[in-house]
Amino acid sequence: LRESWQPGNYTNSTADAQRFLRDYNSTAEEVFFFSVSASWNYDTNLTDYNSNLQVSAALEEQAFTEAWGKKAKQVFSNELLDFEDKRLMEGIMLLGPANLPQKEREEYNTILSIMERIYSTTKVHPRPNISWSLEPELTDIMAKSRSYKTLLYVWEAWHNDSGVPIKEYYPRFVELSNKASRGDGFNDTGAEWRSWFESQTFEQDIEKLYRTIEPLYLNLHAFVRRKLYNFYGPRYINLKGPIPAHLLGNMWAQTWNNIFDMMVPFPDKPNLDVTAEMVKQGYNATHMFRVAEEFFTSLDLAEMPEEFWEGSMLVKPEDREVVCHASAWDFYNRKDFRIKQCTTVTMEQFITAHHEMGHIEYFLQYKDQPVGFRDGANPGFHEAIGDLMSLSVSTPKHLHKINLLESATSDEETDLNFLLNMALEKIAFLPFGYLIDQWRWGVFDGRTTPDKYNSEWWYLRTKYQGICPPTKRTEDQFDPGAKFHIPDNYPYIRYLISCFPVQVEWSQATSRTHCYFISYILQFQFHEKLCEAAHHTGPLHTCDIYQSAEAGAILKYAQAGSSKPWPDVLQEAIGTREINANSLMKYFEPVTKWLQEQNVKETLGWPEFNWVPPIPEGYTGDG
Ligand SMILES: CC(=O)N[C@@H](CC(=O)O)C(=O)NC[C@H](CC1(C(=O)N[C@@H](Cc2ccc(O)cc2)C(=O)O)CCCC1)C(=O)O
Ligand SMILES: [Zn+2]
Repeated sequence: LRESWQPGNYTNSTADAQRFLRDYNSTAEEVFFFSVSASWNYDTNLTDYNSNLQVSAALEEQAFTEAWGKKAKQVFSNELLDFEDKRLMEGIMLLGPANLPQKEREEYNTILSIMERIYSTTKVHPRPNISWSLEPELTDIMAKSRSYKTLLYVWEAWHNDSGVPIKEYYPRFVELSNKASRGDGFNDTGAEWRSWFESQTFEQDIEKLYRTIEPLYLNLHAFVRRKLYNFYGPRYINLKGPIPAHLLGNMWAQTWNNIFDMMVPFPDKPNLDVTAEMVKQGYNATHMFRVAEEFFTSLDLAEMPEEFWEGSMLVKPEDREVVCHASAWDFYNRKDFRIKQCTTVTMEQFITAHHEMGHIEYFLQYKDQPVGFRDGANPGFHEAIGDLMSLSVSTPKHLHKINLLESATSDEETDLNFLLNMALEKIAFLPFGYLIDQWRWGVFDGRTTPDKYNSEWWYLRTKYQGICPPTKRTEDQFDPGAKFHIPDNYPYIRYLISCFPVQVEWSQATSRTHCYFISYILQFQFHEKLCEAAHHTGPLHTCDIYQSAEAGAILKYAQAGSSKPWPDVLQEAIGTREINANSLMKYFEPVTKWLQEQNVKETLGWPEFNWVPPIPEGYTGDG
């Protein structure tokens, strides 16, 4: 560790503890900036050279964490500190991978770098001189193709070519990750992730939330299955069985909005997918982000700093390999904030641009907090901001306001089209968000051993999502590895569990925690409150908070960062301490009823649990 980044000497006094925290904060800004910059350089140029620099920067950051964490544990007893300083000190005392001895630390960082690179550079070769990457080629085919065989080829090739090479690294990664977590007093890494959120009633809360929305999911699933049956026929769709995973418009069947055109309730109403209009109006990546920025500034939130436009990577470069998976970056120097996105001109990407910019807005709100508090009040909040905007941006009313939709007739049938489209995105996602870390928790706590990785994954995928693999999968493959967040060790818990940082044991998340599931619930609670502030009248799903500074004022809660328990922040922001699904159910109420009417004769669920589709005649698996 660089001399200038070493901790000095301190006594166990309140004054020295506060001096320690000030010194930590200014040093951490430099160390984190150095480490994030090395990650950025690697993610935007996947070379051996940049991988080595990224791994050594991660080692430097871990040496920093170790030196200051051990110093804190040696010198300070926390009763001297006020609530906020105690929270900061506890976060500093968590060493994470720095608990590992040097050799194993190097192995840990190297395995992560290799897994990320395998995933991000995997290409599929349908014919000798053609190579397709996940973004944009495979993503576009999964979204647009209606050929059973083409979809099967692309799905199988991606899952084999990206997942299988990662398989050999994952068991060792799990072993090292668990060892690091045990160093901080947790049984395993899954327990560490849950510890940030465990509240006395954590399991029940989540189960309750999920059971609340499950009937809506079952109705959506039955409706979609019937429509796919009408198109692909009884050979490939079993009306009492799970849906083949490659037919839902997304490589992981996690959101289904790309097959909306196969099931539009009222086809003669305006087409709500404005992709064609965006292309016609000459939209490009920068313009998409400028329009997104204008949405935030219309709420009296911050515009993007100049450094954002200078430093971001908004399109996929042609001359090098990059990590295309979209992400928003805080460089911890209170100046540099960037987005990396291989943007293409589609409505889905336009929504993602708002999602990523939502993270930047949050970074900007809390940039003057101590480093240890530069996080979402509850990590689900961080996700909710961006998705919250999409609830307004996606409305026909808003798309009309920004001249992407000819007419904004808000009649019942257009609204139902809109709500079904939103349900295909937001409701379809929930079981996926709910299962990813169930699988990972089983892996971390040893219940799911490497010889069962794939069968356990598909058991959960069928149990929660009601989907099945389109072709036989064995333990020779590793399908979880074909989903970004697994090789990237990106906790999905932001998509899954309520993030209840227990007041006393609150601790700085060593790696960004992600409660997308809860953000999906939370965003509807926020949306209802912001729409009230924006003096919206009428059904919730027609609300657009665009240009409402009063609505934007509620989002100022983000300034607190993670400096106080999220229930307090939630209370201040929207007047309740409880996360509940009522707003979500209210939002979708019209389409829930409509789906129930459509499904009168359908079987809800997939009682023929083990059904799988046949392989098409003449399918050889080589495109
Ligand atoms: C340095 C760093 O890592 N920064 C964090 C942000 C932070 O926490 O500081 C970050 O940028 N994370 C990337 C991640 C990207 C996306 C994602 O992975 N989404 C999930 C699930 C989902 C799907 C639909 C949806 O509407 C919301 C979520 C998936 O695609 O499976 C892909 C496009 C959308 C969000 C993100 O932005 O959450
Ligand atoms: Zn996000």
